[in-house]
Amino acid sequence: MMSQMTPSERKVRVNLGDRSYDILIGPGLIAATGREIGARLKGRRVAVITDENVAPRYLDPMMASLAQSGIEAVSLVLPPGEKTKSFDHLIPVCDAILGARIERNDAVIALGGGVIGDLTGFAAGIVRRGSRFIQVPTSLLAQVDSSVGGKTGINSPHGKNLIGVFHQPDLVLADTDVLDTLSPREFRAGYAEVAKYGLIDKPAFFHWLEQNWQAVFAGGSARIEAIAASCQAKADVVAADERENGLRALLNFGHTFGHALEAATEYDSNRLVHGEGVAIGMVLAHEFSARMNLASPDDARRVEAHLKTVGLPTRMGDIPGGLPPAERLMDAIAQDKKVKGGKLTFILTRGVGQSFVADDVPASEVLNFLKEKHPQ
Ligand SMILES: NC(=O)c1ccc[n+]([C@@H]2O[C@H](COP(=O)([O-])OP(=O)(O)OC[C@H]3O[C@@H](n4cnc5c(N)ncnc54)[C@H](O)[C@@H]3O)[C@@H](O)[C@H]2O)c1
Ligand SMILES: O=C(O)C(=O)C[C@@H](O)[C@H](O)[C@H](O)COP(=O)(O)O
Ligand SMILES: [Zn+2]
Repeated sequence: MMSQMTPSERKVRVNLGDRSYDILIGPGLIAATGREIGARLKGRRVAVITDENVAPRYLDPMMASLAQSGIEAVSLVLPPGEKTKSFDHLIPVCDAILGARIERNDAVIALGGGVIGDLTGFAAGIVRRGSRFIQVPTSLLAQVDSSVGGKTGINSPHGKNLIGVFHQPDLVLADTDVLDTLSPREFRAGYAEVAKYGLIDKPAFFHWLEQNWQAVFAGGSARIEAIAASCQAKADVVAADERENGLRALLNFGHTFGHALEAATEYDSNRLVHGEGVAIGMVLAHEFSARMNLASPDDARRVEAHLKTVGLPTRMGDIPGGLPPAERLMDAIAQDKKVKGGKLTFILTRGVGQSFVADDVPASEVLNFLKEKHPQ
């Protein structure tokens, strides 16, 4: 039986030839996991990887749905938080998949936020040199960004996501009901990546968010529309440049600064989560662009005002617990995956919705800028 879409459900296709896949977005999809997977998967066995916040709420309904469709499942529950994206946790995930004898026609399911999705996707990408992988994203950030596009991996003390592989999922099931149990802080963090799509190249979407963000936060159709628009924006970029040879780097808007801040706070989710780093990073990218006379400071003020209005941090000084000096932030920036021949690549902007890839950004300019913006 193929997928039966309800009127409130949306479908976005990621077009990647014989690795194309659907993103289903809407209410009640966890209870339909067995039906949706059963219709697409040859194998009848899955390993579900999740975390301690998600498991008590959504693991049983997923396991029941799988059982109903005759799919055998094992599960592994990991601690929540960014520190879980590490070698220490990769090992038990690989062991759980292998221990359950998941074959290439079976599947590995990530049930959780971006941390579980990135870690599980990496394990699926390397076990048996590539196993089928299904994303069931449960945070806003994972539904609008991390579950789509096949970037998987773990962090290193040297920097964010430095160890990983591209491994596309076979299906993404984004159950929008589960966002009701997400903390307000984590919802806001995911919203930063939603706003990112507007800032990259969709000024009308950013304007719509400025007008409608309260409805997006409240839930209902505006939220589903924002998730679907975000997935469509990402799907288009990924289809055009899967391996980040050019255009895809735009999805990194705000991330060079944001990732450096995450590394500087030692991936401590109590101090800074990814979406918060991206929010601060996007304001810094606008301010740096203005400093380089590429954009008006009014755009930086407009972006900061909106992110502040929804309750996101926008300044390095908003991060609790202090930061290492600007030189240390530059060390993390030098490890960014976009660096080529030692030269920094940044996503800069000419204004809201007018971002572009800038190769060869002078490190000395970035350092001086960071010293100016540094809270100490
Ligand atoms: N692969 C990509 O393309 C990509 C894109 C963006 C971000 N990322 C990565 O994603 C990670 C951030 O993802 P995240 O913001 O989802 O963080 P996360 O996975 O840590 O989830 C946030 C918190 O919310 C909890 N949670 C998740 N769903 C819940 C629910 N429905 N109800 C209650 N609690 C819930 C989690 O347990 C966690 O404590 C970062 O590591 C970032 O680098 C990857
Ligand atoms: O999918 C992408 O491409 C992105 O850049 C999306 C980002 O939101 C995401 O945080 C990604 O993991 C960052 O990529 P990285 O290559 O800088 O690790
Ligand atoms: Zn991101």
